[in-house]
Amino acid sequence: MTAPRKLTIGVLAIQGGFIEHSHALRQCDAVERVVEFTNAKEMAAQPLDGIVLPGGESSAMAVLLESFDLLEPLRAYVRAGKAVWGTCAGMILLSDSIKHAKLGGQSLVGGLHATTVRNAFGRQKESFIATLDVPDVVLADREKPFRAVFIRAPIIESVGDDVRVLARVVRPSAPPDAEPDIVAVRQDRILATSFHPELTRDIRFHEYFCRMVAGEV
Ligand SMILES: NC(=O)CC[C@H](N)C(=O)O
Repeated sequence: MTAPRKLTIGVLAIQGGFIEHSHALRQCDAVERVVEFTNAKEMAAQPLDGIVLPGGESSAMAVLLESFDLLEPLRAYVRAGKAVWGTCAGMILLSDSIKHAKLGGQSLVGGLHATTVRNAFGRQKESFIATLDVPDVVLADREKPFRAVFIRAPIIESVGDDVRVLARVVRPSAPPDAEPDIVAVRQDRILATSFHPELTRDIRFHEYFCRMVAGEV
């Protein structure tokens, strides 16, 4: 049996939590190399098996993506069906439509058939940690709870028929009869999470992304 090919994963490194993503990816057995890129030339310097768009501030990232000529290359990458994972601000960037955009609007990469609501849980101080039920994702150490960090996080309000919901959460302050909100989805080769798996010492979501990139899930 031949060993599975090792992956080269790109991480958008213009703003936000890219260092933490790179660190988590480097711990994944399937990853050969992590390439942090800040412009189109760096992004194109070697073939990237998958790309991570980190959390941060989506409106700031949108401005920087335009000034660093990255918006079109990223749109083309997603359109080509290559693997991409957006966390928090990255999930906002990947969405086809958003609510509560910055005044005057903000550019999106798009591709994910979803409407995403920015800052849906309130302000920074309403950030929280919750245990998620993600049986499709967490294949190792199944009995270990998956703890997710939500920082001024978005939620997905509605999804297209081709989008699979991977996780929902009930916000801590929600009334007892509240419907859980969608916080992780998968659409073909697009993965989006409104929380931050790079901030906990648990790489199981990163391992899932690697399996998605490798075409195993
Ligand atoms: N932690 C995050 O990525 C927060 C996202 C931020 N509220 C935004 O709109 O971009």
